[in-house]
Amino acid sequence: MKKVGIIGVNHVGAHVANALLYQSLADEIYLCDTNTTLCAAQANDLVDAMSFYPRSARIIDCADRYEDLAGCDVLVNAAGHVAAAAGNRDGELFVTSAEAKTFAQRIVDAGFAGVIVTIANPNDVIATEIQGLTGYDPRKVIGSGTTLDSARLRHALADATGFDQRSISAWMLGEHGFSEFACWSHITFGSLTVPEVERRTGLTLDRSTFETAATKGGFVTYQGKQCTEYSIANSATEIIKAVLCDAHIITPVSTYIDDVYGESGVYASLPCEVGARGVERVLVPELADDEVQRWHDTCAHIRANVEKVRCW
Ligand SMILES: NC(=O)c1ccc[n+]([C@@H]2O[C@H](COP(=O)([O-])OP(=O)(O)OC[C@H]3O[C@@H](n4cnc5c(N)ncnc54)[C@H](O)[C@@H]3O)[C@@H](O)[C@H]2O)c1
Repeated sequence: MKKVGIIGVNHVGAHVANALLYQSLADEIYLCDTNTTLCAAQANDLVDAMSFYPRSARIIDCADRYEDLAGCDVLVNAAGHVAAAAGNRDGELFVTSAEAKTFAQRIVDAGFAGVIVTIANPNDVIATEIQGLTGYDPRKVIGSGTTLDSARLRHALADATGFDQRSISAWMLGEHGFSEFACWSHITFGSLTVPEVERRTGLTLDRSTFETAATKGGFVTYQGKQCTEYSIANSATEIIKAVLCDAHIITPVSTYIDDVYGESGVYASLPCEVGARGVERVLVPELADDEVQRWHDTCAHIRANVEKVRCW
């Protein structure tokens, strides 16, 4: 019996529920939102759709009762106010950090013992905050981090080269935000390196062009529909699936940083092995010198934001 709870069920949270149902990943999905009318409506809409998913699941409308989420295997945090992040994810800092405070202690007191996948922005700050407020094992609090940004990087590289996104291994690291960077030294197309692909295709792949596409791609979507939903819901579902199925996939997620190139004490994205216990291992790549500098810069940006809201 797999149980997933979702806090915040507007664009992102509801699409996570839909993705979970399409992939038959959960037997019970608990929806929770301070907008209790919305929460009831989303629950009703999902139950109306139940005949069309591969198999049935129970949808439980928890309204604003976080305690009802205590028995879940995975809790997803999609509580936010996305309009505040319209031009910069840091714009949501004081909103989402306050929202996390409304539920963190309540889920601890209710006895929640599963894994948290937090999506709300600024992602690394909120992941750091939730781990700090709950005191949970850092491996059990995962930020969706640069999972989606890495998919955006692959999208841009696929467009340029014609290779399928799934044949490209290319990751954004650090902050889910403007200070993130492409781990250019480790990109492969199948088993081919960037210089090999450039020689074979005659293309010159300009790193900054692709970094910009990965970092700002979400705002392209946002401008047209005032949210992103399919891409984040599917990338978060990949992380949730890895936990529920103990899949041990390697993907970049925001995780607690403990002496990585001298940085500690905040969440940031690195390649991680994700399984039933959350982040099973952090797999630190051997970064090029310029990437190490970018790593320090991105951690400094996240740390500065954490200090603005720290109360744990
Ligand atoms: N990490 C990523 O890659 C990524 C991508 C897209 C969106 N996001 C973030 O995900 C969050 C949700 O996005 P959205 O478009 O659905 O936002 P939204 O503003 O449309 O909806 C947020 C929902 O959260 C609810 N909520 C607010 N405070 C709550 C609380 N304390 N408890 C329960 N529910 C609460 C609101 O009532 C609302 O229904 C935002 O922070 C957004 O920036 C992250």
